[in-house]
Amino acid sequence: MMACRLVVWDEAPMMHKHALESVDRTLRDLRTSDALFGGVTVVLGGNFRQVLPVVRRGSRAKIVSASLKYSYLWKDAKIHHLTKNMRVMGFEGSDVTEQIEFAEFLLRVGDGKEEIVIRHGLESICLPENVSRD
Ligand SMILES: Nc1ncnc2c1ncn2[C@@H]1O[C@H](COP(=O)(O)OP(=O)(O)OP(=O)(O)O)[C@@H](O)[C@H]1O
Repeated sequence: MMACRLVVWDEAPMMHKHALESVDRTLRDLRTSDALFGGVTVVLGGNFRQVLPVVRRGSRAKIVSASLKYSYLWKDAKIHHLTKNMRVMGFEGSDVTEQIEFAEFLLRVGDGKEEIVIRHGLESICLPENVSRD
């Protein structure tokens, strides 16, 4: 870790902020440096629309406060957005439209824009017809 210059951490939004903070403190300690991560460049990858940290019996507030965005490290993060959906670009022919529609559906779900219906007392989202099964 003392010789390391770059850390790449995928699926970062699903980890507890304390995990990243402990790496920050460990690197500062090992490298005797007050710089962020002891001066090591850290690249975090992931999508906050996906899974957030698992907090046992955690309320919504506890889960949100465990998120990276609530870490003291977040204010120093430089955010870069990936804007091209490469997964969709790999499809050809009639599959393309279906895949684009599904990708747009996932974005609406992630952004909280897809309509929520109450079923059996639970908040639910209707899957598009081509992905739902009886
Ligand atoms: N630069 C690229 N050129 C062509 N295809 C790519 C490129 N980058 C990724 N892909 C393809 O896009 C698909 C998705 O890539 P990948 O799994 O890395 O995305 P991801 O954003 O990490 O997904 P997840 O949300 O599951 O973490 C894969 O099929 C991969 O081969």
